[in-house]
Amino acid sequence: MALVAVGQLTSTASMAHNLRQCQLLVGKAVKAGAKALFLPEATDYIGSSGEETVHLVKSVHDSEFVQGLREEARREKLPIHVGIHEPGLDGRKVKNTVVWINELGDIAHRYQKIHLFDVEIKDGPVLKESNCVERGTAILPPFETSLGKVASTICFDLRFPEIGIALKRQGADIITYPSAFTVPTGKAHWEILLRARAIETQSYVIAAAQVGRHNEKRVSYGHSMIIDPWGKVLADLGDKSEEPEIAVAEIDHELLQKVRREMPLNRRTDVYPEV
Ligand SMILES: O=C(O)CNC(=O)[C@H](CS)NC(=O)CCC(=O)C(=O)O
Repeated sequence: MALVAVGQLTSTASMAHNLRQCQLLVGKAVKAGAKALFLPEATDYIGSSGEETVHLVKSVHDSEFVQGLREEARREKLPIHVGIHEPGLDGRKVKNTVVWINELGDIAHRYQKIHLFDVEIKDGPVLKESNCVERGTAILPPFETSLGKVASTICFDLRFPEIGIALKRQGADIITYPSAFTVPTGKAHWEILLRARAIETQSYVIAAAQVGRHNEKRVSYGHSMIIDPWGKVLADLGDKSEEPEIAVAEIDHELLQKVRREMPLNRRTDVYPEV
């Protein structure tokens, strides 16, 4: 058994502010006895326009936010999984990535979001992430941690079950969905999609989410969750945004094995293609 923490906050365009919020979350996670802290997509900052998002980006070496979190991880011996922005290849766009900062403070894993959120919903969100973000091109194999094998995806990737299935096939015990869901789509789809990914992959799902008002244009749904391999919601942080908050849950490898043993999901790859 290992206790994990999911952290929820409202990132703004100020990296210094967001780092302070994360330092509070680290303190809470350490106090709770968590063995790792999972933070949302774009925890380093949320800009109010594509131009601002590109303007604010820094490499991990130059980012006071990333360097500050590395320091926290090292001091507290607490691994941190956190969504950030990194410079794109051609300078006109950014990468939307998530990194695993291990207990030594080193970046040991980095995944780049492969599905970008381009939507035009009547009376709902209109967002074109591809205007300022470069698409990733690879699903990364799950990586070994003291909690088990952890796999990364980001936010809108949640809507594509193929990734979860592929990560499960590659040995994932825990699949992460760091997010910044919009309120209307969150109300309609967030929990059901997360629970479906947990149930169909028979894996733990950890989904840290942004919450509340980031700027005059953007509000996020919140409801960071930890879900067990049977689809049970072990933690739900709701939509309060007055202060950054954590929730914790145990990762139980016996339950993981039990669910997989009692209901084997043997895929018919002779009938449909393997992912
Ligand atoms: O803009 C940033 O800096 C960080 N990125 C995000 O917030 C992204 C792209 S706009 N948000 C989502 O993918 C929401 C998906 C969603 O809400 C859904 O699938 O319904």
